[in-house]
Amino acid sequence: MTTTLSVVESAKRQAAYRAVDEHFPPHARFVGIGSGSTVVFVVERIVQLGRDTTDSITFIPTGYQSKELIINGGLKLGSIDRYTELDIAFDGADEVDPYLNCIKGGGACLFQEKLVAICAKKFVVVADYRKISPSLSTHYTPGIPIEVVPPAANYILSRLTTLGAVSPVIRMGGASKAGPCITDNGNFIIDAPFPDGFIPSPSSPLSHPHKPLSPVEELARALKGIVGVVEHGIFWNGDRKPIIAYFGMEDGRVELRSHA
Ligand SMILES: O=C(CO)[C@H](O)[C@H](O)COP(=O)(O)O
Repeated sequence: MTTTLSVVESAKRQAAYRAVDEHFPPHARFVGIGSGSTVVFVVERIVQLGRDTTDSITFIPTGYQSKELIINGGLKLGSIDRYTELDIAFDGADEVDPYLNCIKGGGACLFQEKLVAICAKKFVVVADYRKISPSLSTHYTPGIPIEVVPPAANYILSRLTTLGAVSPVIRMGGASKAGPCITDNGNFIIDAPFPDGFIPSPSSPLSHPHKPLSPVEELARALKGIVGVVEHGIFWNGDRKPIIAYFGMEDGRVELRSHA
């Protein structure tokens, strides 16, 4: 049976296939698999590599969805609490700025996604053209996802407002869940819009004491400093941003952005 993919789905697939084709390590032992709809095509491509390639590899998920993808693809499942040195991790993104700072967490998996990304030697992002952004937090309108310990949620909402967030909210679980969305770690997600965005500039080398912080860096550090914040969805130089991002475009091309 043939299926016709929409332009967006086809863009996701193009990006994912090319990223796997160009970055899947020939002798990989541990590979991180992110979350979301684009990563589905990453796993599809990895499965196509064949069992001769994949049987010797352990795949590390970033949450329930990617665990199911790995199992359903017939791949060997591992866990980040057991294996912390990965050859590579592939993941999607909600927004990517020109310096490859990303917003992630639209699927509420940001904590485990960040953990897997920082444990990987290489972190590769796959996305469609809608994720390309001149300034973080301007394209992905729900705002920056932040995983929080539930009893601290109201305190954190008020702290976010003082940091400039406009009407941050606790994410709800949707039609089939009364009340908040609960993460794979038993926490809440707060979505914090900063609609003016963050003028991109290269993050300062972390060892450089005199260079002023970039706006992205400043916010990332401030969020991390709030009691009750488990992790935020800004992936930047201070924890992990991708070495390269693959964007499937509307016209079928794939655009690459990598670190300068
Ligand atoms: O961060 C994520 C989940 O927490 C996803 O990677 C992000 O939301 C992108 O998803 P998609 O590939 O469906 O656009």
